[in-house]
Amino acid sequence: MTKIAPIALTIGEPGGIGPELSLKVWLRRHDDGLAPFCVLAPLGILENACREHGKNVPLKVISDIAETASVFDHALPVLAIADAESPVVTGIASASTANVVIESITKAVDLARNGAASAVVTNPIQKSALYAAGFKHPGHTEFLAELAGPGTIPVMMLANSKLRVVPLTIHIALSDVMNSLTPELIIEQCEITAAALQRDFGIANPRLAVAGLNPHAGEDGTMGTEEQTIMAPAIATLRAKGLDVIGPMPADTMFHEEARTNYDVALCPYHDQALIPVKTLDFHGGVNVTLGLPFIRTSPDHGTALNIAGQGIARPDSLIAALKMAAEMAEKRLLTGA
Ligand SMILES: NC(=O)c1ccc[n+]([C@@H]2O[C@H](COP(=O)([O-])OP(=O)(O)OC[C@H]3O[C@@H](n4cnc5c(N)ncnc54)[C@H](O)[C@@H]3O)[C@@H](O)[C@H]2O)c1
Ligand SMILES: N[C@H](C(=O)O)[C@H](O)COP(=O)(O)O
Repeated sequence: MTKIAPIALTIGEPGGIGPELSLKVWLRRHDDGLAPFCVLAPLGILENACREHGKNVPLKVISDIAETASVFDHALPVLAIADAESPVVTGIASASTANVVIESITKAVDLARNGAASAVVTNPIQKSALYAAGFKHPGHTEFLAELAGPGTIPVMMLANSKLRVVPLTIHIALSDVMNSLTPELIIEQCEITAAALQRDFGIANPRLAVAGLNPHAGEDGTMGTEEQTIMAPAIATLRAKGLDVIGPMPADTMFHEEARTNYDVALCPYHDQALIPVKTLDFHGGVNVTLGLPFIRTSPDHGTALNIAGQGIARPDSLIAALKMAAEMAEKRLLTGA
């Protein structure tokens, strides 16, 4: 295996399952062959998770992420950040711990941008708690793009072994989708997706399938005209540029097993159209990866799962898949110089 820099793992919502999963993935480091990572969190949050879950995980505070590799085998490296404004209550997301959530992400991005970390892997955040604290971004995806600098256009892709999907619009109300879906947006998102599949996923000629917005992809304009006025022209432009793009496809018939063999990624006009099939096919194996950033970022596909936090039953599979995908992408970039 190539020697990549350590991965920076953010703590996510402290009241959610992030602390528990951080311990669980470290315990699985040998069985799953995980590349070294450190957690960016106040030490107390992880100590508390150890107590709550009866996990005997040795924690080692490091002052420099470069120490991760030498510590990782025998202890979970912790790059400590400031404590939360008020104590963390497992199972409850609070605006008063938003400082921890935001600092963990910001610091991880700094490390990735200066090359000290090979990738950022994020534990889930509770968006409503962050909004209550004044956080202005819909989610990680847009926040990471802002931290990456002007002109960064992020693309959210969710992937498991059965399907890759990109929601063309992300965290907006369904009633706003129609106004946000433009030919420019579709072209931009398709181009970034195709470039990322080539660079990071080893697909030389990616096949993209764009889902229609309306029932039966508009049924020749009788059930909506966005396919004809917005989507078809964008797809024609992409094809003229040499990209392998099909669509707009009727969304209800493009996700069954046989249909999925016709493309490498499905791009869908709205969030749930994309995320329902991928999370249904394999919730625990899914990874959320942000394309178009100047650094690697992956995340589990699930959320903060407040309803099971503290019970010890949260499955680490998706976070393990996210750590593995991040390491594979980093190794590939190191090997190819891409
Ligand atoms: N990457 C992220 O930061 C991210 C991703 C998705 C959702 N979220 C946020 O998480 C919060 C809760 O969202 P939600 O309730 O829609 O989805 P969720 O994924 O947190 O929970 C959905 C269901 O799946 C279960 N579940 C989730 N992860 C699990 C795991 N690892 N093991 C076992 N069961 C698991 C939960 O207990 C719940 O029953 C929201 O604020 C949402 O915005 C964040
Ligand atoms: N829509 C994503 C999902 O359901 O998996 C999720 O909310 C994560 O979004 P960010 O990575 O932008 O936080």
